[in-house]
Amino acid sequence: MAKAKRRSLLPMGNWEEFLKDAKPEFDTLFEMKIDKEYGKEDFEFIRTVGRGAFGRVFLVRMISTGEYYAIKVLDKSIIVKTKQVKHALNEKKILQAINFPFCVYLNYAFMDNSYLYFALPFIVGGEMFNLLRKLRKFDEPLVRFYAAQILLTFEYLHYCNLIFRDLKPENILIDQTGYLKLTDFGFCKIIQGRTYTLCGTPEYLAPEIILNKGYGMSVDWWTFGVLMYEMASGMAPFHAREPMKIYEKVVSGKYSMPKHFSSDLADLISNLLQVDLSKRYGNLKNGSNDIKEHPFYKDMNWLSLVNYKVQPPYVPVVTGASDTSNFDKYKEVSLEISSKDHYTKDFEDF
Ligand SMILES: Nc1ncnc2c1ncn2[C@@H]1O[C@H](COP(=O)(O)OP(=O)(O)OP(=O)(O)O)[C@@H](O)[C@H]1O
Repeated sequence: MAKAKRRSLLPMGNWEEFLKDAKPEFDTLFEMKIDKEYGKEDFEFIRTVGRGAFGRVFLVRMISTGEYYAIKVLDKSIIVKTKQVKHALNEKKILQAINFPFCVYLNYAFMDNSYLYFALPFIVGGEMFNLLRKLRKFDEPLVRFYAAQILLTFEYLHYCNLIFRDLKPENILIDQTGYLKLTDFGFCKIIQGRTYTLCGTPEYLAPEIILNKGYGMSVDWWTFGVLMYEMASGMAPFHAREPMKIYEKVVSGKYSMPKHFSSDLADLISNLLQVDLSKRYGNLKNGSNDIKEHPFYKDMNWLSLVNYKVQPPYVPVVTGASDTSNFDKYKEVSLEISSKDHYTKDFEDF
């Protein structure tokens, strides 16, 4: 895929106009012509920085330019066997189309007989998950700063009719400045109306997904509440060893609010973790404004935030653009490429 030119998003003075401007024309973007194809041989694979259900993510260097990227490699045979072809194609289309300060995007995509490859900007500060593990929990200014970026990102995605469906600290990366980038759009979907697929991560599943009722954007606001709770306490509000036990707790809506949460934080979370959709913040007639205008956010300047003008409370230690010290270590494997493509039909729209 050709490297798409990206308009500069800064500076911006009006949020509504910004949203309108940043909304992709999905139909035309999906037809974007490829004027130069890249392949695996154009990159030097340096090391694994992440692993997921369908493949791994590598730090790579583009040989011609010396630029670093993260390449997500998905195994076609696993995607087909687990019936995730649609999700993989969606992921590519959405990553290619979105354009938001707090999201990763697609630089290049290509495939060979065995794998799909997504080249993304390499986000050097690592996963929020690792930072949370290290600090055990975040203090409230950090919770406020991180959650605010996720809120704006969801506002943008929902404005584009996209539902994210897989929020969790593992899918949130921290860049060298301390700002966030949401990654893993594997479950992200364009929706009009309701959808039914059971997907996400057990601790973060909204009750309406578990109850198989058909759901919409409301599920993202539920996960937003779960994330705020987990950032502030170090634990998800609904946890158990067995997923079934987690689901029972989620649909009951019962969890305990840690005593150290400020009353503003506790109040906001309790309005997000509402099983009753007619009470859940984000899902009411004022949409995300109920969150933005909540006392927990009384001092937040939302436009400054999206313009990177708010000082991050935490800045990762990074030695350079290819520093992998903020990532876990993984056993390396070599990518075996089959001499025959058994899945030509499945991925003809890639
Ligand atoms: N752009 C990036 N820069 C740096 N690291 C990244 C990037 N994208 C992903 N990673 C790392 O790779 C990990 C796995 O990526 P991702 O979640 O997209 O894969 P996945 O196969 O969809 O995973 P899962 O099975 O958990 O859904 C991330 O948690 C992160 O640590």
